[in-house]
Amino acid sequence: MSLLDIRNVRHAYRTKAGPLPVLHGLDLSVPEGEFCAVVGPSGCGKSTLTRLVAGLMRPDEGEVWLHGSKVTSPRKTVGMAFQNPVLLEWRTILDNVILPLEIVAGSMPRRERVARAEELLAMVGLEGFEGKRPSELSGGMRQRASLCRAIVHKPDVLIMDEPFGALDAFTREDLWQTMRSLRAAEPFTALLITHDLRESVFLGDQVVVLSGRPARTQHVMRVDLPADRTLDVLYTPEVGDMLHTLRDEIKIAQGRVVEDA
Ligand SMILES: Nc1ncnc2c1ncn2[C@@H]1O[C@H](COP(=O)(O)OP(=O)(O)OP(=O)(O)O)[C@@H](O)[C@H]1O
Repeated sequence: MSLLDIRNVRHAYRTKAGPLPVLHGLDLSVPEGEFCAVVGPSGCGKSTLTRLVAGLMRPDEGEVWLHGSKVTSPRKTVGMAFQNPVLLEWRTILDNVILPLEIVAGSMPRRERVARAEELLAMVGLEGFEGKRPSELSGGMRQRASLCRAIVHKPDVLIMDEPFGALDAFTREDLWQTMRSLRAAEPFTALLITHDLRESVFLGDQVVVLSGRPARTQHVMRVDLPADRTLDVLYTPEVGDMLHTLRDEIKIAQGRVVEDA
């Protein structure tokens, strides 16, 4: 069994206008230590998928398994990062990163929590900024701090919903590289929701394409590129072909291409 297993999940939201089917036959499997990127058309149900994995909602049908147990309620052992880093302004950067440890590792001495947070902040290039307030940092730096906070307690899985979506292109590419070096230093299992196909290939071990709503797993692509890849890999013919395939899959997902009968 993989670390994260989603089996034939179906879900519909109850709305005033009647049920709105959002997921219909979603399957996804992420082995321990792997990075899974999920792409799909706007509004297809990607954020709903993150809520299911975090245990914030239960599917109508199907199962979500995390680390050998069925997810039926909110999990503390999940790390989350969103487009908006939501750091607490009244806490320093260091104390923001420490926050999950206060919740899940209450008995850990403060000096150990500080050491752990400092180690992560140094890994993402934020050494010297530990005592700053969130508003004193740039958007990219805030997102780096938010990634540290999401993994400080060594969660079973790191769930990210468009974490780089609000950043400019250069900062975004910097963060992709930070993400890869963070993973090399401290392996974790991750589920990334993104609209950016290059990002999905650069960061992913697999890219899952969801169909239009109600979303099902339409295509799974393995990304067999070197673990120590640099941004240059995005300009190779191999990655060009992968991006081509993904673009075609997204077109199908958007329903723009009618497949031959
Ligand atoms: N709590 C809710 N109640 C009713 N409908 C909802 C609820 N949450 C989401 N939806 C609807 O379900 C559909 C899927 O939403 P979701 O946010 O999962 O999609 P998404 O793929 O993440 O979207 P985007 O790509 O735009 O971020 C959308 O049509 C949305 O309006």
